[in-house]
Amino acid sequence: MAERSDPVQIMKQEVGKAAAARVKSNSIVGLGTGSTTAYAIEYLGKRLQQGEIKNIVGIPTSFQAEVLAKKYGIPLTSLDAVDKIDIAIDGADEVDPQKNLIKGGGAAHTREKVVDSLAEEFIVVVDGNKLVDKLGSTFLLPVEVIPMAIAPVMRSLAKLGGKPELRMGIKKAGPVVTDQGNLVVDVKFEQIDNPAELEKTINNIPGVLENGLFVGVADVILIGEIKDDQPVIREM
Ligand SMILES: O=C[C@H](O)[C@H](O)[C@H](O)COP(=O)(O)O
Repeated sequence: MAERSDPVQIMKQEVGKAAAARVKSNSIVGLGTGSTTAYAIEYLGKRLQQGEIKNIVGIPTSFQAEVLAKKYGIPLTSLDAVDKIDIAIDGADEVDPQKNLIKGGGAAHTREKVVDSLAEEFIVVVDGNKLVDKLGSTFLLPVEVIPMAIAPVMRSLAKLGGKPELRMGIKKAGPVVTDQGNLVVDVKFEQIDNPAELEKTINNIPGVLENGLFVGVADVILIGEIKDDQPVIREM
Protein backbone atom coordinates (compact mmCIF):
# COMPACT_ATOMS: atom_id res chain seq x y z
CA MET A 1 0.00 0.00 0.00
CA ALA A 2 1.18 3.57 -0.70
CA GLU A 3 2.70 5.84 1.96
CA ARG A 4 -0.09 6.87 4.36
CA SER A 5 1.40 10.27 5.19
CA ASP A 6 0.70 11.41 1.60
CA PRO A 7 -2.39 13.75 1.69
CA VAL A 8 -4.22 11.78 -1.02
CA GLN A 9 -3.64 8.53 0.86
CA ILE A 10 -4.89 10.17 4.08
CA MET A 11 -8.10 11.27 2.30
CA LYS A 12 -8.56 7.76 0.87
CA GLN A 13 -7.89 6.12 4.21
CA GLU A 14 -10.29 8.34 6.17
CA VAL A 15 -13.10 8.02 3.64
CA GLY A 16 -12.61 4.25 3.51
CA LYS A 17 -12.79 4.13 7.29
CA ALA A 18 -15.95 6.29 7.32
CA ALA A 19 -17.69 3.93 4.89
CA ALA A 20 -16.64 0.83 6.84
CA ALA A 21 -18.07 2.45 10.00
CA ARG A 22 -21.53 2.48 8.34
CA VAL A 23 -21.70 -1.30 7.99
CA LYS A 24 -24.02 -2.92 10.57
CA SER A 25 -23.94 -6.45 12.00
CA ASN A 26 -25.70 -9.19 9.99
CA SER A 27 -25.01 -7.55 6.63
CA ILE A 28 -24.11 -8.85 3.21
CA VAL A 29 -21.53 -6.37 1.94
CA GLY A 30 -20.44 -5.73 -1.65
CA LEU A 31 -16.67 -5.23 -1.57
CA GLY A 32 -15.45 -2.87 -4.30
CA THR A 33 -12.09 -2.61 -6.00
CA GLY A 34 -9.29 -0.04 -5.96
CA SER A 35 -6.99 1.80 -3.60
CA THR A 36 -9.75 3.67 -1.69
CA THR A 37 -11.97 0.65 -1.16
CA ALA A 38 -8.90 -1.28 -0.01
CA TYR A 39 -8.90 0.91 3.12
CA ALA A 40 -12.63 0.24 3.64
CA ILE A 41 -12.02 -3.51 3.43
CA GLU A 42 -9.13 -3.23 5.88
CA TYR A 43 -11.22 -1.30 8.45
CA LEU A 44 -14.24 -3.51 7.97
CA GLY A 45 -12.05 -6.54 8.73
CA LYS A 46 -10.66 -4.80 11.82
CA ARG A 47 -14.17 -3.99 13.13
CA LEU A 48 -15.14 -7.62 12.62
CA GLN A 49 -12.01 -9.01 14.31
CA GLN A 50 -12.44 -6.60 17.25
CA GLY A 51 -16.05 -7.79 17.76
CA GLU A 52 -17.49 -4.34 17.04
CA ILE A 53 -19.78 -5.95 14.45
CA LYS A 54 -20.76 -9.59 13.84
CA ASN A 55 -21.99 -11.83 11.09
CA ILE A 56 -20.72 -10.00 8.01
CA VAL A 57 -20.22 -11.69 4.65
CA GLY A 58 -18.61 -10.02 1.67
CA ILE A 59 -19.22 -10.34 -2.06
CA PRO A 60 -16.00 -9.36 -3.83
CA THR A 61 -16.05 -7.41 -7.10
CA SER A 62 -12.59 -8.57 -8.20
CA PHE A 63 -9.65 -10.85 -7.49
CA GLN A 64 -8.08 -7.89 -5.61
CA ALA A 65 -11.12 -7.52 -3.32
CA GLU A 66 -11.15 -11.26 -2.68
CA VAL A 67 -7.47 -11.29 -1.68
CA LEU A 68 -7.92 -8.28 0.64
CA ALA A 69 -11.05 -9.73 2.26
CA LYS A 70 -9.18 -12.95 3.03
CA LYS A 71 -6.21 -10.97 4.38
CA TYR A 72 -8.45 -9.00 6.77
CA GLY A 73 -10.61 -11.97 7.83
CA ILE A 74 -13.89 -11.12 6.10
CA PRO A 75 -15.83 -14.29 5.17
CA LEU A 76 -16.92 -14.37 1.54
CA THR A 77 -19.91 -15.63 -0.37
CA SER A 78 -21.19 -15.41 -3.95
CA LEU A 79 -24.31 -14.13 -5.67
CA ASP A 80 -25.56 -17.72 -6.03
CA ALA A 81 -25.82 -18.02 -2.26
CA VAL A 82 -27.64 -14.78 -1.36
CA ASP A 83 -30.83 -13.10 -2.50
CA LYS A 84 -29.81 -9.52 -1.66
CA ILE A 85 -26.85 -7.26 -0.89
CA ASP A 86 -27.41 -4.86 2.01
CA ILE A 87 -24.64 -2.39 1.34
CA ALA A 88 -21.84 -2.02 -1.20
CA ILE A 89 -18.74 0.16 -0.82
CA ASP A 90 -16.78 1.03 -3.93
CA GLY A 91 -14.51 3.72 -5.35
CA ALA A 92 -14.86 5.79 -8.53
CA ASP A 93 -12.64 7.58 -11.00
CA GLU A 94 -15.03 10.49 -11.57
CA VAL A 95 -18.22 11.65 -9.85
CA ASP A 96 -20.57 14.28 -11.32
CA PRO A 97 -23.04 16.49 -9.39
CA GLN A 98 -25.88 13.99 -10.16
CA LYS A 99 -23.86 11.18 -8.49
CA ASN A 100 -23.18 9.52 -11.84
CA LEU A 101 -19.79 7.84 -12.06
CA ILE A 102 -16.99 6.70 -14.29
CA LYS A 103 -15.43 3.50 -12.91
CA GLY A 104 -13.03 0.88 -14.22
CA GLY A 105 -9.62 2.43 -13.62
CA GLY A 106 -8.71 -0.99 -12.22
CA ALA A 107 -10.56 -2.85 -15.02
CA ALA A 108 -13.11 -4.20 -12.53
CA HIS A 109 -16.19 -2.22 -13.61
CA THR A 110 -18.16 -5.17 -15.03
CA ARG A 111 -18.35 -7.12 -11.77
CA GLU A 112 -18.60 -3.87 -9.83
CA LYS A 113 -21.69 -2.84 -11.79
CA VAL A 114 -23.36 -6.18 -11.05
CA VAL A 115 -22.66 -6.01 -7.31
CA ASP A 116 -23.12 -2.24 -6.78
CA SER A 117 -26.43 -2.20 -8.70
CA LEU A 118 -27.83 -5.01 -6.55
CA ALA A 119 -27.01 -3.30 -3.25
CA GLU A 120 -29.83 -1.71 -1.26
CA GLU A 121 -27.37 1.04 -0.39
CA PHE A 122 -24.36 1.80 -2.59
CA ILE A 123 -21.77 4.03 -0.94
CA VAL A 124 -19.07 5.52 -3.16
CA VAL A 125 -15.76 6.43 -1.52
CA VAL A 126 -13.58 9.05 -3.21
CA ASP A 127 -11.06 11.73 -2.44
CA GLY A 128 -12.04 15.28 -3.43
CA ASN A 129 -9.97 15.12 -6.64
CA LYS A 130 -12.54 12.80 -8.24
CA LEU A 131 -15.36 15.39 -8.38
CA VAL A 132 -16.05 16.80 -11.86
CA ASP A 133 -18.77 18.97 -13.41
CA LYS A 134 -19.03 16.69 -16.42
CA LEU A 135 -18.07 13.02 -16.75
CA GLY A 136 -15.18 12.38 -19.12
CA SER A 137 -13.39 15.63 -18.30
CA THR A 138 -10.39 14.05 -16.59
CA PHE A 139 -10.70 10.30 -17.11
CA LEU A 140 -11.02 8.04 -20.15
CA LEU A 141 -14.10 5.81 -20.24
CA PRO A 142 -13.18 2.12 -19.77
CA VAL A 143 -15.00 -0.44 -21.93
CA GLU A 144 -14.56 -4.22 -21.42
CA VAL A 145 -14.53 -6.07 -24.74
CA ILE A 146 -14.33 -9.77 -25.61
CA PRO A 147 -10.96 -10.34 -27.37
CA MET A 148 -12.23 -11.56 -30.78
CA ALA A 149 -14.31 -8.38 -31.20
CA ILE A 150 -11.61 -5.85 -30.31
CA ALA A 151 -11.08 -4.42 -33.84
CA PRO A 152 -14.75 -3.84 -34.79
CA VAL A 153 -15.57 -2.52 -31.31
CA MET A 154 -12.73 0.03 -31.53
CA ARG A 155 -14.03 1.14 -34.93
CA SER A 156 -17.57 1.52 -33.55
CA LEU A 157 -16.31 3.55 -30.59
CA ALA A 158 -14.45 5.87 -32.99
CA LYS A 159 -17.68 6.29 -35.03
CA LEU A 160 -19.39 7.46 -31.82
CA GLY A 161 -16.84 10.28 -31.64
CA GLY A 162 -14.47 8.65 -29.17
CA LYS A 163 -10.71 8.10 -29.32
CA PRO A 164 -10.25 4.46 -28.27
CA GLU A 165 -6.98 3.05 -26.91
CA LEU A 166 -6.33 -0.54 -25.93
CA ARG A 167 -5.21 -0.58 -22.28
CA MET A 168 -1.71 -2.01 -21.96
CA GLY A 169 -0.25 -3.78 -18.93
CA ILE A 170 2.34 -2.33 -16.58
CA LYS A 171 5.07 -4.79 -15.65
CA LYS A 172 3.42 -7.19 -18.14
CA ALA A 173 4.00 -7.28 -21.88
CA GLY A 174 0.79 -6.91 -23.89
CA PRO A 175 -2.70 -5.74 -22.99
CA VAL A 176 -4.46 -5.74 -19.62
CA VAL A 177 -6.63 -8.84 -19.26
CA THR A 178 -9.65 -8.53 -16.94
CA ASP A 179 -10.73 -11.00 -14.25
CA GLN A 180 -13.10 -12.40 -16.92
CA GLY A 181 -10.30 -12.87 -19.49
CA ASN A 182 -11.31 -9.89 -21.66
CA LEU A 183 -9.61 -6.69 -22.88
CA VAL A 184 -10.18 -3.06 -21.89
CA VAL A 185 -10.45 -0.13 -24.27
CA ASP A 186 -10.14 3.35 -22.73
CA VAL A 187 -12.07 5.94 -24.72
CA LYS A 188 -11.60 9.70 -24.71
CA PHE A 189 -14.85 11.55 -25.42
CA GLU A 190 -14.64 15.32 -25.78
CA GLN A 191 -17.86 15.72 -23.79
CA ILE A 192 -20.23 13.25 -22.22
CA ASP A 193 -23.44 15.28 -22.33
CA ASN A 194 -25.84 12.40 -21.79
CA PRO A 195 -24.18 9.62 -19.72
CA ALA A 196 -27.38 7.49 -19.58
CA GLU A 197 -27.67 7.41 -23.37
CA LEU A 198 -23.95 6.80 -23.94
CA GLU A 199 -23.94 3.95 -21.41
CA LYS A 200 -26.68 2.15 -23.36
CA THR A 201 -25.29 2.97 -26.81
CA ILE A 202 -21.87 1.54 -25.98
CA ASN A 203 -23.31 -1.58 -24.34
CA ASN A 204 -25.30 -2.20 -27.55
CA ILE A 205 -22.13 -2.64 -29.63
CA PRO A 206 -21.72 -6.39 -30.26
CA GLY A 207 -18.67 -7.64 -28.37
CA VAL A 208 -18.88 -5.06 -25.56
CA LEU A 209 -19.41 -6.66 -22.19
CA GLU A 210 -19.78 -3.51 -20.06
CA ASN A 211 -18.65 0.09 -19.87
CA GLY A 212 -17.62 2.16 -16.87
CA LEU A 213 -20.54 4.63 -16.82
CA PHE A 214 -22.62 4.09 -13.66
CA VAL A 215 -25.77 6.19 -14.07
CA GLY A 216 -28.27 6.39 -11.22
CA VAL A 217 -26.58 3.61 -9.26
CA ALA A 218 -24.89 5.48 -6.38
CA ASP A 219 -26.92 6.37 -3.29
CA VAL A 220 -24.31 8.16 -1.19
CA ILE A 221 -20.97 9.73 -2.13
CA LEU A 222 -18.51 10.03 0.74
CA ILE A 223 -15.76 12.50 -0.10
CA GLY A 224 -12.46 12.68 1.75
CA GLU A 225 -10.91 16.15 1.81
CA ILE A 226 -8.20 18.02 3.69
CA LYS A 227 -9.25 21.27 5.38
CA ASP A 228 -6.84 23.27 7.57
CA ASP A 229 -4.42 20.33 7.42
CA GLN A 230 -7.08 17.98 8.86
CA PRO A 231 -8.94 15.22 6.98
CA VAL A 232 -12.70 15.84 6.79
CA ILE A 233 -15.47 13.71 5.30
CA ARG A 234 -18.27 15.30 3.34
CA GLU A 235 -21.42 13.53 2.12
CA MET A 236 -23.22 14.13 -1.17
O1 LIG B 1 -11.88 -0.87 -11.70
C1 LIG B 1 -11.68 -0.24 -10.67
C2 LIG B 1 -12.67 0.52 -9.94
O2 LIG B 1 -13.75 1.01 -10.66
C3 LIG B 1 -12.15 1.48 -8.88
O3 LIG B 1 -13.15 1.53 -7.90
C4 LIG B 1 -11.86 2.88 -9.39
O4 LIG B 1 -10.92 2.81 -10.45
C5 LIG B 1 -11.33 3.80 -8.28
O5 LIG B 1 -10.13 3.31 -7.79
P1 LIG B 1 -9.23 4.10 -6.76
O6 LIG B 1 -9.97 4.16 -5.46
O7 LIG B 1 -7.96 3.30 -6.68
O8 LIG B 1 -8.98 5.46 -7.33
